[in-house]
Amino acid sequence: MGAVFDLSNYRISGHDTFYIPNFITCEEELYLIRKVNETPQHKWKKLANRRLQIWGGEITPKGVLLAEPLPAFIDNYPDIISRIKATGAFADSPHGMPNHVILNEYLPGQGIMPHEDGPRYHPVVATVSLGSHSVFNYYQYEQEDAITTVSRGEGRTINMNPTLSLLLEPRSLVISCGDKYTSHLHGIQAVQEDLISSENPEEMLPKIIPVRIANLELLQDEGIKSSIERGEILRRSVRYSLTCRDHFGKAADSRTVNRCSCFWSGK
Ligand SMILES: O=C(O)CCC(=O)C(=O)O
Ligand SMILES: [Fe+2]
Repeated sequence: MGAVFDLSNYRISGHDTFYIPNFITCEEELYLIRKVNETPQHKWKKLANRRLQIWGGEITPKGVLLAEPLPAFIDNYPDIISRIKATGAFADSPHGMPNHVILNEYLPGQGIMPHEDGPRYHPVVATVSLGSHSVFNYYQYEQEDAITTVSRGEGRTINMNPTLSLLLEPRSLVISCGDKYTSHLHGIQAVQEDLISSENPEEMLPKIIPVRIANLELLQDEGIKSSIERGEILRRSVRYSLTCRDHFGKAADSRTVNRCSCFWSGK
């Protein structure tokens, strides 16, 4: 990545989302995967449908970060954190860069339900993908009138038709901010394979419905690009994601998120 980084070259037009292919090199990717696999078993947290590790400190039930240094393999070599800082995406965040990383592991067929990352963090998330592609979806809540919302209490219905889908290539960085952080949900379907809609949809196999992605033009992986052009199914392998955010440190004030403007707004 050069000294001056112009994030506007990577914007998904009309959205508070940026997609940067080849954010890290193949050598860095292999090194990171090796380091992740060398981590002692007890560092993994097992969830129903994936495993994860938390770097930068645990967050208490009250939302307080018990801060710890990030591992050298994302802070030093490769210098993922300073590279993310150089994008400018965290210019307005409390620490000016991510201080907290959740590493997720997805086996083929595993995903993550639509969710929000919540008010404990400055409302920007930058995610590096390692090992496999995936399809990342943004969702919105169903529109409900005020009376229905009050009578339903906290529960809100999610419209499961994604408003935006991106293909995340291995080694890429995706940044979500603005309304993509504060009013959308995001998730990954628990599937083993993806069919991506190309420029020639009439040539597609009828077996599964192709997904329209908004970053087709930004893709760089030759293997992935030629498979999409030929209408071939992309099979997922093991993927690791490094979700990098800036935690406020103390318990979040619910007004904090509303006060924060997206670094991108008005630029
Ligand atoms: O794996 C991903 O790309 C998304 C993970 C995520 O949304 C999260 O950890 O909150
Ligand atoms: Fe998330």
